[in-house]
Amino acid sequence: MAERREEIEGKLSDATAPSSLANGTPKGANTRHGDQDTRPPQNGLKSPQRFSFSAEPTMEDIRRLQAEFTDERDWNQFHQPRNLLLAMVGEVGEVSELFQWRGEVAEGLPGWTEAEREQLSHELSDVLIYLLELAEKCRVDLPQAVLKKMALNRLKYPASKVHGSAKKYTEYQD
Ligand SMILES: Nc1ccn([C@H]2C[C@H](O)[C@@H](COP(=O)(O)OP(=O)(O)OP(=O)(O)O)O2)c(=O)n1
Repeated sequence: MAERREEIEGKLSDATAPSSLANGTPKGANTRHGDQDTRPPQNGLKSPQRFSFSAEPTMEDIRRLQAEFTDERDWNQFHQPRNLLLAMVGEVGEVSELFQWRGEVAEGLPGWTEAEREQLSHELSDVLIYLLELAEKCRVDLPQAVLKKMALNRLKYPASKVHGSAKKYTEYQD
């Protein structure tokens, strides 16, 4: 598995920019929060209405706001990488609690109350806040790192090869 990973990472430098980014701007970034995306689904399925995020705040905006929040409270003494990791995992647990015992939940969360949706938005935000601060404290430039990792993912899982299959890349024979 390690050899396969090295082979893929070797090809990474050849990876082209993702098709959804032009001049570094995500497709649909100028749409308003909650706008429907009228692009045809890329997975061939009848897709439920697509959803897009607001363009702001950026990851860097959130990193900076959280750094200010932490500085103002003299909390950097507590916000070392391991503590941030544990805090993030705790918040992931809080997200999980909202889903537990419900069985499968469909996209768009039909049947969820407004209060439950609001709670979910809080818990997901907590996860993101701690994730971004963890990345900062570990000196990972997350916006760039995520682009690189997605390029790697495209190499590992060429659409032509894996379309419609959820097998792990190590299970494919070339
Ligand atoms: N030492 C801390 C405590 C809190 N926060 C910030 C980041 C999170 O976004 C949020 C977490 O706050 P809580 O620990 O109070 O957790 P919840 O908001 O999830 O509250 P509860 O556990 O009651 O659901 O506050 C932080 O940065 N550092």
